[in-house]
Amino acid sequence: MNYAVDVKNLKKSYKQGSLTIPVLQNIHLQIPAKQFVTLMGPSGSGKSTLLNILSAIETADEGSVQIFGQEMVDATEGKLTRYRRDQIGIVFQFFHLFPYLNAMENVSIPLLLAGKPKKYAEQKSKEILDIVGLSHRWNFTPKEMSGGEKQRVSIARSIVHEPKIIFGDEPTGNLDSKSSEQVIELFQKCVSDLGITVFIVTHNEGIGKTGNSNYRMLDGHLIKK
Ligand SMILES: Nc1ncnc2c1ncn2[C@@H]1O[C@H](COP(=O)(O)OP(=O)(O)OP(=O)(O)O)[C@@H](O)[C@H]1O
Repeated sequence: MNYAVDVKNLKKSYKQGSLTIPVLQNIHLQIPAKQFVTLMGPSGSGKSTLLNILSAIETADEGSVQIFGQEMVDATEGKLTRYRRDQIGIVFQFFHLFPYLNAMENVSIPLLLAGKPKKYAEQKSKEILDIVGLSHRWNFTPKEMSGGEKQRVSIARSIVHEPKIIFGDEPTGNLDSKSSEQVIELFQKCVSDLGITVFIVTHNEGIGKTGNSNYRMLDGHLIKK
């Protein structure tokens, strides 16, 4: 089977002075394409570290990390840059939108960074804002939007360049229950309508039970629930 994510024997530790602190211990993870998968676990158990390695923000110490068949461990910086730019979308807890840009301009950014013409980027951004249910807010800046709307703009920004996979680090952590529900529904739509694989870290027990499969991290060990 070709997996979206295929991780084998992944190990990661951090050095603190003379101490080596193991954070990820022999992780195995296989996520089929076009699935919605959740990861829970106590604070400090290693969830963000795993997500950061999958999104090529951090590097593994040992093991194999294949995303859609491409090996990330020991990949060249050029390959990792193309991977981050073209293949993945990332959604954070605190949105990370540019405060002085409106929704359409925020969503356009990945396309402009990839060298697409401004007119194309703006038209495509408006199409994606329509998909996330915010076409009527295209010219609103972040301070004029609710938390849920801001997160839907950041999801629009994460999918505008048509990535194969979205990684979310507590994407509902800063939202009320109704907005959280809308965000999860939107991720499910990304999977069913757009064929994107979605992998999110959550502290919400209810969300941690949704999707195709659910994992738990405990002291750097990954367990399938
Ligand atoms: N850059 C770093 N240098 C040193 N230690 C780090 C670094 N990043 C993370 N750690 C440590 O690795 C461990 C796991 O951190 P990580 O952020 O992955 O946990 P988490 O499960 O995502 O926690 P939370 O739910 O609080 O976000 C923690 O003990 C943390 O202090």
